[in-house]
Amino acid sequence: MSLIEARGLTKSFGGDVVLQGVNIAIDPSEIVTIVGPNGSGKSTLLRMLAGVLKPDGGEISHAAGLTIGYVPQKLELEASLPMTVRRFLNVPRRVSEAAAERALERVGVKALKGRSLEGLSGGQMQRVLLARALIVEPDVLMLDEPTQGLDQPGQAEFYRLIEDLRSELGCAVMMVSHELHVVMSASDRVICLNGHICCEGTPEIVRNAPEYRRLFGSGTQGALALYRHEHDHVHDENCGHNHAHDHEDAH
Ligand SMILES: Nc1ncnc2c1ncn2[C@@H]1O[C@H](COP(=O)(O)OP(=O)(O)OP(=O)(O)O)[C@@H](O)[C@H]1O
Repeated sequence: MSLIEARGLTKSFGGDVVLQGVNIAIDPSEIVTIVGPNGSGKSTLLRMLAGVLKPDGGEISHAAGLTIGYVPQKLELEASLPMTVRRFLNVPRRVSEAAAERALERVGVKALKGRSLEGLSGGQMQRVLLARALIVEPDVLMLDEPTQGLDQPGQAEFYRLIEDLRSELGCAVMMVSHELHVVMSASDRVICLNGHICCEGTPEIVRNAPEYRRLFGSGTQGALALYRHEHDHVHDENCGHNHAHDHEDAH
């Protein structure tokens, strides 16, 4: 059974239709990535599936007792409110010391516990946001452009962490991203959105879909070549998914 199932979702803002007729389901333990041009409704869809925004039409059902960890696109913090990482983990709900430490440790930033949020680098901040989303032990982790502003090695490292967390916790992951080459290689399924679902399937299927190529083909030649190269080889049976998919190779 799917963890989240949505049918016929529609959403408009001020008379402009942003999403129409969207059917989507998320199954346990899968990594699903939503790609699409700016303004194509990706964040809106994610927020509706996470339950923080109401659709105008259609239905969304969550599996009984479903927990969702949501990492927003960016954090709106009051500049006048300095806060340590530890205190931030108490928002919106107070968490035990043990739970806070476990979450920070899982994403490799336990040492930042006493640091002020303001002084964190982009990559550190993303990990703290991720740690906060993990506190609920989510069945589904939802991430909205989680690597915005990170350099390429930083992005690749972050997506590897996401894959490790999926293996370790068994949670499904749904994310929105613009880093096509990195994110597609880390995904089980890709959904290409542009007000409606243009195409979806394995990264390989989406990469070859004319709808996808129309939207991204010309702008991402390098990225697509990089991605295609990475999946030209047959994976060794004994090879886990811990290896990087993001390096360029001279073959
Ligand atoms: N709360 C809102 N009020 C008014 N318009 C909104 C609101 N949220 C989203 N929109 C509009 O809906 C459209 C889709 O926005 P959304 O953020 O979902 O797109 P996106 O695909 O995530 O874009 P991007 O890649 O730029 O982040 C945009 O035109 C945006 O201006």
